[in-house]
Amino acid sequence: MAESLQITQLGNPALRQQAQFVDNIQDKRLQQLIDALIATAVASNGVGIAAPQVSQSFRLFIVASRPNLRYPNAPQMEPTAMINPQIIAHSTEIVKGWEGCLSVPGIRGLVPRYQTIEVEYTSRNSKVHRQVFTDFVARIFQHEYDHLDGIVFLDRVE
Ligand SMILES: O=C(O)C[C@@H](Cc1ccccc1)[C@H](O)SCc1ccccc1
Ligand SMILES: [Zn+2]
Repeated sequence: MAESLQITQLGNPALRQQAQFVDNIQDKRLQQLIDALIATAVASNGVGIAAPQVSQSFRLFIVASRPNLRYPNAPQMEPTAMINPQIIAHSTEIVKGWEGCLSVPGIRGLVPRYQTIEVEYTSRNSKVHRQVFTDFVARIFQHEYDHLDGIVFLDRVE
């Protein structure tokens, strides 16, 4: 298991960067970053983590949904690296839900998110995926996707 990395906290400008498109997924250093991100999410008990949260300005995040106190029927997922992700379509329906952030410890907020999203991303084996996510997994995706544009959940709390 790769070692986990230090998480960038709110206030560090690295968290507010516009992350860059990944153009060589098979690059050894990128694959090592993916392993380190997974290790960091697992070590932090997270359900997701984005590269800017370890000060790496790449359009890459991990989604690792699992049942938890606030979302007991969340699906149990293998931690999945999503590279150059895009939101292709979304529901008109918007749902408010509790969120936290590994970069904003100790604060929870009620955040509006699309209930359903259609996404496209490339996985670590360079395969392009197009999927529909709903509920908690859709929430995690939108939370992590925001990190790629320097947005944190507090910016969306109403
Ligand atoms: O900072 C992060 O990106 C990890 C976030 C992911 C998250 C996304 C959507 C809703 C809640 C959290 C969390 O801090 S991971 C910790 C956690 C786990 C389960 C439920 C809430 C928070
Ligand atoms: Zn976060």
